[in-house]
Amino acid sequence: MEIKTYKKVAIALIILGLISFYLSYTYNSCIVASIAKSLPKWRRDSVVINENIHLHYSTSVRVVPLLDGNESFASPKYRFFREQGLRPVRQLPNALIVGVKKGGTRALLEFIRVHPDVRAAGNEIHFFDKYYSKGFEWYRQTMPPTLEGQLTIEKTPSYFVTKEAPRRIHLMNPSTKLLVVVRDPVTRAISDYTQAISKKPDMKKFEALSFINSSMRMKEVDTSWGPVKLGLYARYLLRWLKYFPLSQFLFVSGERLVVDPAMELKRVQDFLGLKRVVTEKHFYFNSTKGFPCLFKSEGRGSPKCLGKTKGRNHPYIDPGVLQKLRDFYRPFNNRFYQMTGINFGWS
Ligand SMILES: Nc1ncnc2c1ncn2[C@@H]1O[C@H](COP(=O)(O)OS(=O)(=O)O)[C@@H](OP(=O)(O)O)[C@H]1O
Repeated sequence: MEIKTYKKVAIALIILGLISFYLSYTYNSCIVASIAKSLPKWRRDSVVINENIHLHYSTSVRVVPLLDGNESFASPKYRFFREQGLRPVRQLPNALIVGVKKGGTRALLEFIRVHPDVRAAGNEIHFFDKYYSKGFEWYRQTMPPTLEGQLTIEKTPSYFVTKEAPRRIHLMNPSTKLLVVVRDPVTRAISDYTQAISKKPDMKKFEALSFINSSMRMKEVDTSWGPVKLGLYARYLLRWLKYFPLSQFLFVSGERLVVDPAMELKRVQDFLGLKRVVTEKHFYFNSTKGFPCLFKSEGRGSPKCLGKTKGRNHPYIDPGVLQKLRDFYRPFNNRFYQMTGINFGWS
């Protein structure tokens, strides 16, 4: 009988405890909401400077009740921010992966966005090459929402070879950090060709397209053919250096990104001023794919490799053609090593 009474008292106490917890929680939420109302309005002004460019600037964080349950803010720091009612807002990118096409740009983006202080636009936005006339406000809207302290990043590999891109990016923000993933120009050209032929199977052979008049005897490399031209990294970099100092670039080795992604990610995190969160623990080598994959990716707890279009089998290329291309690129590569101060070891 006595035990029953104790049980009843215990249940009554638990219920009382729950009610008082609920009441105090509701009361505190009201306080946060009223603080939010009394704070100055979040600045969302746009200024037009020229060429229909809308620059967005923001200076404070708006305190509002939490609206969405975006799980990608799940790190303790951002969970705390969310609990404080801080709402993420879209910002123009602080860092851009500007190239190079087929260098490993998707891998870099997927790897760095694992970092809780990084949020990335998933698709290539092509703002600085195709959609610049839409203005900066449009561009900002394509970005993911971020909380204070989080970096916004975008990747569009064609920026590296777009004439106007350096000037336009400089106009957006002269402090933009620029990441360039580079890869041996010969394998990069083959990778580019492999992608092209997968869309257009009746394309001529790589060996024929690499040389002027398709004649091997002329031994003259066709520098007007995209896959070859894009490998002249030194030429493109020259344009960028008119607008940005070398210190604002990080050149990531596409080869090392495959064999030692953690090492490259360490350099990337240091360059972006981030804590070294993405480490070897995040990667495993998937022997079926033949590439490193992530144990966990942004917003997903299961292992993730890049898609089928990344890490394709390349066609067989005549070794003589490969040698001629290597000889052709050597002086350009050496110039690129001098400019960047890095020897990428392409033969
Ligand atoms: N982890 C991992 N998984 C798969 N693929 C990887 C990885 N790291 C680098 N790479 C290399 O990335 C090459 C594609 O480069 P990009 O992503 O820059 O291509 S694109 O310009 O965006 O089309 C792609 O080129 P291909 O091998 O020719 O398909 C890969 O070699």
